[in-house]
Amino acid sequence: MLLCIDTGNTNTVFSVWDGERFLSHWRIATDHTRTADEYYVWLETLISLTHFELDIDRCIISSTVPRVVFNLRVLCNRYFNTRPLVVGKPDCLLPAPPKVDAGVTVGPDRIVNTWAAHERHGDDLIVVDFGTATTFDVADPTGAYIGGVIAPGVNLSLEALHMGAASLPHVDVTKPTSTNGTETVIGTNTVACIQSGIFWGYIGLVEGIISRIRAERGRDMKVIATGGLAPLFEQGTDVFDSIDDDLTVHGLRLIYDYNKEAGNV
Ligand SMILES: Nc1ncnc2c1ncn2[C@@H]1O[C@H](COP(=O)(O)OP(=O)(O)O)[C@@H](O)[C@H]1O
Ligand SMILES: CC(C)(COP(=O)(O)O)[C@@H](O)C(=O)NCCC(=O)O
Ligand SMILES: [K+]
Repeated sequence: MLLCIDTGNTNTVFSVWDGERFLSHWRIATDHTRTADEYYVWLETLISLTHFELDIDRCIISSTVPRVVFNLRVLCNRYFNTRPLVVGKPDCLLPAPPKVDAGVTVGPDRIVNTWAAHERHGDDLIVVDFGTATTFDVADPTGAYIGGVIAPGVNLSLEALHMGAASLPHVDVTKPTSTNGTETVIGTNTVACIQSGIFWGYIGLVEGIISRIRAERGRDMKVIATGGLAPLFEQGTDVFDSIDDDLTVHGLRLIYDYNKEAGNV
């Protein structure tokens, strides 16, 4: 079975693919000081709690945090007896290499997202990923990443507001509604004002950027949303064609398959 590891700046997701479906998804806070042994103790406990027979013998990694890759490689070598593929490294083949400025690196999560969206949802797409950063990844009809947009993430923005303004508390993001359940924009207390600014502010950001990308490309494009906050924001807009929670790990297993078919693993 294939272990897909998706490290974002906030969380790392481990998912096990049995060739037909994902049997499990486990999430741990991203921490570059975590050792291979620590990962394994945690994973082993979760593996022992599932009712599936999990037999991991292949691994693929995407990490937006370069420093964690060393310990994840050790984990795969030592405990699963396999050399992992690492997206973005030269020994991992890409079905559609990014078409960007020469010599620049693209976040591996963005390459993986665009390929997954292309394979699962069709041609000409925009992926919106509500992670630590809110990213927009544009895929051309071949599934290649051709560029995009990086905006501060929702939780980072909330944190920055709290840090920079003495009288503003830390609040959680939610859709602003009045006591009778109707949508509201005008907050009548500080928390409600912040929640409105973040929720409707991000809706405006997402809708505005998508319409500008479509205009620049001169065509209609499907929009696929992913990341933990995608279902929340879907409640405020009809701009998303689909929500695909597991988009990144699907991209990892698809890229692994591509390398297998090419005889690279
Ligand atoms: N269902 C959720 N509800 C509220 N916040 C969430 C949810 N899922 C993720 N988050 C928050 O969204 C941010 C991004 O999370 P995640 O998608 O794991 O980011 P990354 O992939 O960059 O590590 C984090 O601050 C996380 O706490
Ligand atoms: C934009 C990102 C910070 C998003 O990371 P995430 O929110 O998933 O943790 C990451 O993809 C990254 O560090 N990219 C490198 C620069 C680029 O993609 O152009
Ligand atoms: K991500």
